[in-house]
Amino acid sequence: MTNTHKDFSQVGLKDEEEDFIDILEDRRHSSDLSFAFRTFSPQPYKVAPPCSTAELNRVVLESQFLRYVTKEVAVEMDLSVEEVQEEARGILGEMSQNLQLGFIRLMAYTFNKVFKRLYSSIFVNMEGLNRLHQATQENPVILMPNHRSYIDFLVISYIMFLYDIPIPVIAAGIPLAGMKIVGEILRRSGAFFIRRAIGSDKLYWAVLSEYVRTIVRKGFAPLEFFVEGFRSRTLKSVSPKLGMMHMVLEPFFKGEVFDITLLPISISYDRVLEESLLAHELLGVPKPKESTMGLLKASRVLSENYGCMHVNFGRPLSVRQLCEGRINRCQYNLIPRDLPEKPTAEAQACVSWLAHLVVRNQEQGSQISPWSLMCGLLLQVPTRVLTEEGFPWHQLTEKTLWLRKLALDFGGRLNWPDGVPDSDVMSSTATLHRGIVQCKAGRVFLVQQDEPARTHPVRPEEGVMKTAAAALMLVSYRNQCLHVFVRPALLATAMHITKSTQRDELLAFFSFLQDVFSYEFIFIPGESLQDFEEACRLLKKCGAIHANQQEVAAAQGGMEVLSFLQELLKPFIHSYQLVFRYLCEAESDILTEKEFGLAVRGLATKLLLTGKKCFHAFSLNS
Ligand SMILES: CCCCCCCCCCCCCCCC(=O)SCCNC(=O)CCNC(=O)[C@H](O)C(C)(C)COP(=O)(O)OP(=O)(O)OC[C@H]1O[C@@H](n2cnc3c(N)ncnc32)[C@H](O)[C@@H]1OP(=O)(O)O
Ligand SMILES: O=C(CO)COP(=O)(O)O
Repeated sequence: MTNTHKDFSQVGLKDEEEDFIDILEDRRHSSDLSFAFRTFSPQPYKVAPPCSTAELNRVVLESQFLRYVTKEVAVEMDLSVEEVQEEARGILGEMSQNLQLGFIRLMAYTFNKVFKRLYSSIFVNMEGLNRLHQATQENPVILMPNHRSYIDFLVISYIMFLYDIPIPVIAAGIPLAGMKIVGEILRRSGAFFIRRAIGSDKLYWAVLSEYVRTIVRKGFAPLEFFVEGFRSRTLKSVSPKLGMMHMVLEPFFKGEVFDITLLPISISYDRVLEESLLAHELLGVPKPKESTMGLLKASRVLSENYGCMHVNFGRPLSVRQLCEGRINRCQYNLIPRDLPEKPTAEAQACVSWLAHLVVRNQEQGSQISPWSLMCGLLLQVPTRVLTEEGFPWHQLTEKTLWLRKLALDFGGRLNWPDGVPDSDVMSSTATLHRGIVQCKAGRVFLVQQDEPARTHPVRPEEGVMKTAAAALMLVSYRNQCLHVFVRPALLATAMHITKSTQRDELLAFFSFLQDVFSYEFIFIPGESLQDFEEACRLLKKCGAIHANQQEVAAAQGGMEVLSFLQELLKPFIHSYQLVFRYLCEAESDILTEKEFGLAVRGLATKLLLTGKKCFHAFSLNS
């Protein structure tokens, strides 16, 4: 764990393709019970002994930091110190995990059965696991997966159990704690529960941050959290949340631990379990409340096939190496470590940079399915053709193979099975997604979706909404491959709009587009020039442009690539224009984020009903 870190931070993340193995293969030939009762003997973290739940909670409550904040809150709220301490104890009781191996075994038994039913394969990169194995013994490890499905945290703990790696404790949204029986099972399987919007609750922030820091300092188990903060409804990466990231890094900033290892994990699904629910949420159907009853009702998903899943454990990132030259840790020596303090601008920038770097690593480690490429192409076909006439299958095949080559040229990791004829890959992909597209007489049609659970009488606009749901699923699956194309697409758009061939002018416009779309796509702060250079390199590599130190120009024969890329970005530009138009015309100058989201969705629905196909506007991150 030395040189690899340095290289990784500098070159921005690329590593060699690694081999994946299907971990379900052996599980299918052995009993669920023997799996659940297998010997579990992870190598412990070499610096510190294991730590019980009671001990962890005691250390948090007795910390100098919490004592100090408790006194402050008591004065501010005109309460006694004992009363505030009691409240802090209550918060910790609501929050704390109670990991027990017996419950992990119970979950192992259950999910061994569930996974074998849902998935044909779960592919894992063993080299990544070996690196993680090593890392857990050396430094506190933070597992940072992307978040697309409830399956994410289940599969990671399952893999840890299977390969004798310490089971992580996981930050979970508080609604999961409220599920009868299940909430407690999750707590005993390692979940610690955090409130969603903490706002200005000083005592809550203090308990949570001390709890997280103590887990990191003690390092007895990996800490897992979803830096995106929720399941991405659009299947596109979400801008990282910084609260927990900051808490996790603080012990390093303050010199309380020598180093911390961040481990990006990319989980890619052929078919996402919640695909239809997520599309309907984008259209404004409220998310069903997390409940045990809801979970039991959802068990019908077990009868369907969700294809394969890839879990790619990325390269461990050494915070110590990455922060070199970015943060002056001496400043932390000037104030007592146990006193609360506002993070400096330098620390905030460093936290944000690291969080973006991790999400970018997650993107680069994700596997792109043939379906994602097909969706990218189908979305460039007018919706009317897809719903009424159908799009010729042979043309879709031809174009998908063309796009596969482009994605590979751009460095994407493709999950395209070897040794299977391309036509078979395409048709089995379409079969897996027959809830979204159907092939009839050599043409592909968009299927019209039913709402997952109808709770109201049939509305006149339902037909339009059904098509929109299917189209939104195409959009979401297309989004899974966007990170591969987005930089070249920004450059293609800059070339098209500015009509310039001057490198400086193109760079300026490229940077402007990056600013506009900074919540839509993941760009590492301060790396605009590197992104531009990368876009030039990739477009040059595939023969779409000529570029030298002064000029960038379209190459003869480059138009097919350039116009595909422009078309890819167009729906985002149109959707943003729609939003800007709304803002210009809005009666109120001040809108909350929620009001704004509702208003834009309302406007997009109105446009949909008048026949304008603006379903992309439902699928914005921001
Ligand atoms: C074998 C098989 C086994 C199977 C075994 C199964 C295992 C089964 C386990 C289940 C496990 C489930 C797992 C579910 C998965 C999720 O539930 S994902 C959702 C939960 N996780 C997360 O959200 C993590 C990421 N989120 C964050 O980091 C967020 O920042 C937080 C910490 C939640 C806070 O969110 P927030 O309140 O929205 O706050 P945020 O926007 O970050 O900041 C708000 C303000 O507070 C300020 N602030 C930040 N930090 C502080 C601070 N320390 N003090 C004071 N103010 C602060 C900020 O500066 C900001 O100020 P402004 O800039 O607005 O002025
Ligand atoms: O993240 C969650 C648990 O996985 C729950 O929150 P969301 O439903 O907003 O994703």
